Amino acid sequence: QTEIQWWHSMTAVNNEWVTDLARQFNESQKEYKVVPTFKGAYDESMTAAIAAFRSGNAPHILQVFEVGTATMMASKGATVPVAKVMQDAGADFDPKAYIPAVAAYYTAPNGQMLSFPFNSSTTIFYYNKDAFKKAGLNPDKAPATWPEVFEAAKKLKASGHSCPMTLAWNGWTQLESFSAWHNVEFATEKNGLSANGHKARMKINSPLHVRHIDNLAKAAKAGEYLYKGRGSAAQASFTAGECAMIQTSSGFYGDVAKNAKFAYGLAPMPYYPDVKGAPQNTVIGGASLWVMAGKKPEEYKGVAKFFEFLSQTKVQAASHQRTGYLPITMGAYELTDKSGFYAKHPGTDVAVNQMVRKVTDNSRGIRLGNYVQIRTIEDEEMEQVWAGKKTAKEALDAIVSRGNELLARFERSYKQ
Ligand SMILES: O=P(O)(O)OC[C@H](O)CO
Repeated sequence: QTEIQWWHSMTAVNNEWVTDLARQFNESQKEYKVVPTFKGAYDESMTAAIAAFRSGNAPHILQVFEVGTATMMASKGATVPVAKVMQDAGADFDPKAYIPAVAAYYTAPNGQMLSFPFNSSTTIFYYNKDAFKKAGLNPDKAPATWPEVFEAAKKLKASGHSCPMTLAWNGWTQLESFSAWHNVEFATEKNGLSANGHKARMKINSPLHVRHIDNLAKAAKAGEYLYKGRGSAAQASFTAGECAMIQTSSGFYGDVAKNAKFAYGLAPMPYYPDVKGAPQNTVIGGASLWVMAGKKPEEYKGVAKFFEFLSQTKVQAASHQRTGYLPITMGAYELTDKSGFYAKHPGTDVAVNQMVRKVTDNSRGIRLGNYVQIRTIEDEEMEQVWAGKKTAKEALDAIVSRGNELLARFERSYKQ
């Protein structure tokens, strides 16, 4: 039996999900065995894999968050394009089956799909209906705009709720998705997606960005927004019932469905109603699967077989329903719809509806070099704002100048 190592970053219910996928594949045939291993959070597993690649111990498959995509694309020689892996193995694989926003994100300017779309997500809004009821808010109507969110937070606070609102993945939900949703530029060169994407520079200190981060700073000061840490850290405070509203990944749904001991609602991201063109669409997050270089032909065949298994519409539909990650193909969406899943679980189609809209250059997606490090800068600077040590404008200006230094470094080292 040929072993295929798969490094990933899935925890809790999503960890059970990837373990099940590997088990189902292993039981479906005898030649290959996929071995999933949790290697820490997304940024940690990526760093671990780069180090392992240098010492010749990389896994065959690496799950990389969207943030690392431009860096992986530029690491020619460290990875094998998924299109090539599938073609060499004569595998049944149609990149066109994928939702365009998903496929385009993982495709090189020359049209070759570089990584395998796996757990694509987008940002959505979750709220605790029981807490809303207690605060005299309509539990069946989520706040649709930012002014309504701040108003709801005030009422929750007045009703004695200790944490009206929290936010996970601050850079992703409040800067990246926020920009696309309001159809404002996040970075030049079509947010890094143009053929000259390596020349992109950040633009997130616009008046709208400043106004929004300033509003959040005021809510933080009033105890209406509580910062709960980087990445997905804030999510646990929602499922525990501590925080009544959260903005985070659609891939948090499986956790909420299993662990929330209260009535909850899923709703679209809020927007500023005075911004022309809002709401636009949200961008993809989550991760894709990269195939690492330097492995044996037989092993690549196994990788292709596993990806063929994952490409089945029924497998994709089941994954989407279980986790809340997007149905990455139209087929998986249609199968889910036909099964009555969306009707039975209201709100589970919010993520899809936010994504399948006509995109603009501001909303197609965000793909920047050295972005793993830039996300950390965003966290550092916004933490200064939540702590009252910097104004929104100072922090956003600092993100732009510090981020642009890293983007300039990426541009200098970039090889076509
Ligand atoms: O929680 P995930 O897997 O949807 O990932 C969230 C963000 O996209 C990570 O950058």
